[in-house]
Amino acid sequence: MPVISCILTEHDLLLVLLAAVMCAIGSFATTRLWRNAVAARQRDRFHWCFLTGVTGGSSIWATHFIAMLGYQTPVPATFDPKLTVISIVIAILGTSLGIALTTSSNRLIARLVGGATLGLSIAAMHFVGMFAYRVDGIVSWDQTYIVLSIVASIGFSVLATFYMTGGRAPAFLSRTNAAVISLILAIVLLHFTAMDAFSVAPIAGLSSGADSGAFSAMAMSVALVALLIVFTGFSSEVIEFRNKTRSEIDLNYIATHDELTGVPNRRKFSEILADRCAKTRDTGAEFSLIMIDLDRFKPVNDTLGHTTGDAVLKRVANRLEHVIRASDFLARLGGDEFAIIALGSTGDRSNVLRLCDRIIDVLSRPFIINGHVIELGASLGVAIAPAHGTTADDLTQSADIALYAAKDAGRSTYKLFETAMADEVQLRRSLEIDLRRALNREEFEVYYQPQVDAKSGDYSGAEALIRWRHPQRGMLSPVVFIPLAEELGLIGPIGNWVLRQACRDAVTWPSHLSVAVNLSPAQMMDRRLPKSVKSILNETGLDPARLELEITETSLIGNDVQALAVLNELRAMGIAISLDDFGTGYSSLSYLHRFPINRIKIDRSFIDRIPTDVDSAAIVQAIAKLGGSLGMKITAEGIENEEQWSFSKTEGCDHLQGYLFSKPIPGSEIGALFDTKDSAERAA
Ligand SMILES: Nc1nc2c(ncn2[C@@H]2O[C@H](COP(=O)(O)O[C@H]3[C@@H](O)[C@H](n4cnc5c(=O)[nH]c(N)nc54)O[C@@H]3COP(=O)(O)O)[C@@H](O)[C@H]2O)c(=O)[nH]1
Repeated sequence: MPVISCILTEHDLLLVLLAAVMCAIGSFATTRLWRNAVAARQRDRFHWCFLTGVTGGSSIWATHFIAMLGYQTPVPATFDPKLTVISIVIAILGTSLGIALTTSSNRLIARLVGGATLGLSIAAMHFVGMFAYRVDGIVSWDQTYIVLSIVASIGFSVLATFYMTGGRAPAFLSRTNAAVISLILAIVLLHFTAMDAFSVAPIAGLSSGADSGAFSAMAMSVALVALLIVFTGFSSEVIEFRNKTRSEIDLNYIATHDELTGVPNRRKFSEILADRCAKTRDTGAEFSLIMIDLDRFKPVNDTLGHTTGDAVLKRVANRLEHVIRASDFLARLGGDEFAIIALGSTGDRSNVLRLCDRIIDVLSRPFIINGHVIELGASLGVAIAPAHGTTADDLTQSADIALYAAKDAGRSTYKLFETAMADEVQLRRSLEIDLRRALNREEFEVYYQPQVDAKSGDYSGAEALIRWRHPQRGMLSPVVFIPLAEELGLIGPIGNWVLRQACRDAVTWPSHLSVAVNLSPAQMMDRRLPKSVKSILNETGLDPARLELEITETSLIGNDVQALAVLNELRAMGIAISLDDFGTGYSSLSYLHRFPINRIKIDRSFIDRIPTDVDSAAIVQAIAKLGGSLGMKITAEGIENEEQWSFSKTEGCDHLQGYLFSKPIPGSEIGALFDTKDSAERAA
């Protein structure tokens, strides 16, 4: 109460109001800067403490000085310039020191000492300022109010420190606002309680009253300068806040978006999916998850390079963005995997299936990049919540299973999840795991199918054909595991193993017999292939002229430059190249012309239908003639009877291969077979 009566009866209320505004703005700006000082890294902390000290000290001093100017003394009053300057220095240095102490450590003692230093510096500034206040009268001090004012200043400064350094504020206030109020109370209570301690009695005969007009002008000037300082400090805080907000937005964007394509990334996808699943659990609302995997993307990356691969991925993302609806969510999960959370499909599954059709359509259209025409395609797996899962994990698993099924179904297609698919996928997954270990566990074997001279019927060599002796599933055909090995990137080591084993076996055969080894398209894309082949030949001692490598047209499509370089190197080493399964693919005549091919193998699907099927017979005739005129050898595959042998021989095929002569047999048996001189006799 004495404080309020001191304000009302002994002060110019207008200047008290100005001091109050100064105090509020100054405390607000100080706490914001103080917050930055607390949060700053070590190297920036000094600067934030200094800025807080200058802003806080100036506003504390200005509040005091303006209020002093508003004090209505009955006697003439002036200010001692030296002590006035010292009081402002105390305010700034004391506040800076106090703030620095509060930010120096998390320990309670640091906060107590820092808060007390701040409170003491407010008090010291005030009393030095009071000594600077020179009055022509009799001054007396009340010690109780002096002590009370200092206790109030220290107490509320410590409380402000408590809130600024993480202390819990009352429920209706933020910590910073609680600190603002505490700081205001520290300054105001100190000033007006200390003013209650101060009284001055006029000396009879001296003129009474200070020059209130001059004091008001001084108060305005001080307020202006102090506000400028406070706003300078506050501006720094605003700039810092904006920069921080901007970088937080940038960081958030970077963290949730794919750098290459600009669409949301896996992290964002997981968030949105979890959110949608939670809503579905609450409301039962239906939505679909579409997993997209590009077909034939790896060869693009391997053959045309990562820059082209990246350009393709950007175009894919762009096409997908155009095909989805505004309510759908597209993300790139990594590599060539994309996902769509189709929210717009609620209630009608045909909507999502139509969307899948559109996706397959747009991704099947060629991409023209740097003059290359790239044909991809996509496999899609669809799962619908809540029917196929209500958690992100379950739904993703269902969509993945459907995706596997789509790939197995021949790609460029989509599959909607069905429960039965899960068993197939389980089977495939366990096969994948086993395949990764099969090489180390020596579970592969090479079988050989002999090839014979069409005219003489003598053996001319054999084709190496891999088998997998699976510990639980028995002997597995390459049809089952070679595509899987290609997909898992295991074909390189497996192919090398077959080649090494075939060369080792072939050196033990009579020297006029050759060995043919299949190369998968993925092996052909490996620039290191000629080097590996050379090293295997050196290691096994097989004459390169006895080795034939069988490739398919698939190895050449879209891989012209690389394939030509690899084939030329192999040919230069003396190795023969044969084009397998001819007639089933593009059967492009330009391949025969452009690539160094020694032999064409006519696919057994044509041989199978001769001589009865006129068209197949015509195809065999045409291929044999064409190959012959290009100086190539011709092998007819899949000879199962005498008519097929006779027809193929008549049409000009040089060599024959098929069950009529022998099925593929283990390496341990082929040597004995070669000892049999007349294969025709055996066949008969
Ligand atoms: N990249 C690699 N591919 C390989 C390797 N080993 C085999 N393969 C490829 O797997 C496919 C299936 O091979 P396989 O089950 O061994 O079948 C071969 C023969 O058994 C079969 N054949 C031969 N003659 C007949 C016949 O008269 N009738 C009949 N029904 N089938 C017959 O043909 C397959 C040989 O085909 P090809 O290679 O086209 O000459 C197959 O595509 C193999 O290429 C490997 O190590 N790497």
